[in-house]
Amino acid sequence: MSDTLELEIEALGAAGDGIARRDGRTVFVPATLPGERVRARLTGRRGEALTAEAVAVLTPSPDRVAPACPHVPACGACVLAHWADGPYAAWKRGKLVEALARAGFPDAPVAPLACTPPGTRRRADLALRRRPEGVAVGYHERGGDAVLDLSACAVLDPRIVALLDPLRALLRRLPALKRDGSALVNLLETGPDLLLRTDGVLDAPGRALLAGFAAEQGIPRIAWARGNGPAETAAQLGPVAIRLGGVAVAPPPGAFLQASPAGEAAIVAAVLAGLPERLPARAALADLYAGNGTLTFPLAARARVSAFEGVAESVAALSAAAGKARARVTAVRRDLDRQPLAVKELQGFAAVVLDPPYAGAAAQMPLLARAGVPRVVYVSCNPGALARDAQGLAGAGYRVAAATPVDQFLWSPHLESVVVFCRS
Ligand SMILES: C[S@@+](CC[C@H](N)C(=O)[O-])C[C@H]1O[C@@H](n2cnc3c(N)ncnc32)[C@H](O)[C@@H]1O
Repeated sequence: MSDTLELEIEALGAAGDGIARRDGRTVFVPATLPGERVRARLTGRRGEALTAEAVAVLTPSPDRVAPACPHVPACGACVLAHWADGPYAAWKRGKLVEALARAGFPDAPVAPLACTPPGTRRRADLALRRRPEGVAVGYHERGGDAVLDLSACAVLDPRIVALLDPLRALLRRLPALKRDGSALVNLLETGPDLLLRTDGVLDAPGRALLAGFAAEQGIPRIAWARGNGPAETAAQLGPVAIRLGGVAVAPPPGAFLQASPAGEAAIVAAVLAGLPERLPARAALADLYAGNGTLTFPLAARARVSAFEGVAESVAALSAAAGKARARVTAVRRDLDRQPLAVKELQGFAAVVLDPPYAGAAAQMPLLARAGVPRVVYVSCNPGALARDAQGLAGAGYRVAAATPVDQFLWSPHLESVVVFCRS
């Protein structure tokens, strides 16, 4: 066939695509595995590299498995669901090994991957797209902008999957969704908490529709926002709450939550294990990028905690929960990109825990390295940012005492990790 070529997949790239070579150029081939020989059709370019689509797998890898979801490989969320558990886990762990080596810690002790079971994701940021025949609710298609209308999902908690059809029916009748929007579902202990973002205005009949939907589906709160604007509560039928470290928190609409309970438990356990065994009675800990208190409250069981977070609503939720529970927490609103904690402010903490967003903590890290805090516990959802941010710690004489990769985003190429840096 003139428009196809045979390629040998040598490895997987950072985004989970197979990598082949052709005339000295890299070719990315999605949905393939190392060792496979495939017939492929060139589809375009990615920078200097080419992209191709496998039209036939001529020699399948012995590690190829049947994916647990009918939407693989079209769905952009699960790009590695066709890979057996063992090599998949080794590849993900390897990302952390490689990131730490790049940062200057080639011999870091990296633990095996902490796994999260399918069907337990409690946070879903779903894309919405109105079409002539109805509204598509799901994830973006792999490598494209089209919204894949999900009928099933092996990763999401079944209680979120059960909401998809009712949500579709609701949105069909909601003029506030003109073409594009999103539905962020946080599964709290009080039920699903829904934040709808739409490209049109929510009018009074729309609000009534949302209130009816909340009552019908047992949803205590539905919030709405126009585009990326601020969220407002559109229907509230009861309280919202989730326990974080045993403390009940009422998170704001669309609040950040760790993606699954098992992922959260693995992160919290690794963070707590990273603290000094004995902390003096007056010891203080800092929790940077504290969100709504996922790490703050477990840390507060060990020592006083100063929690810093940029989103005012989260600081308020954290503060209120700490006050009610009489937890040893002071919550402070602070933009740590614009105003990172200064060397002087960092001194006196027995350990600093930080859990920055995907971009990392570029402004804060040099100050942390200079302050000489005895322990830095870095929770990362981006090995690239971690590699950059940790470089300064290597230069300042820190060593890696423990590193735990966590499979928070099952079958995606993304990796969460917790790394404990100590001054030796
Ligand atoms: C990955 S989340 C971690 C939240 C929390 N530690 C947890 O485990 O749930 C990152 C947090 O950083 C906050 N954040 C993002 N940019 C920030 C900034 N420039 N300054 C302070 N906080 C920021 C976000 O609002 C979010 O709560």
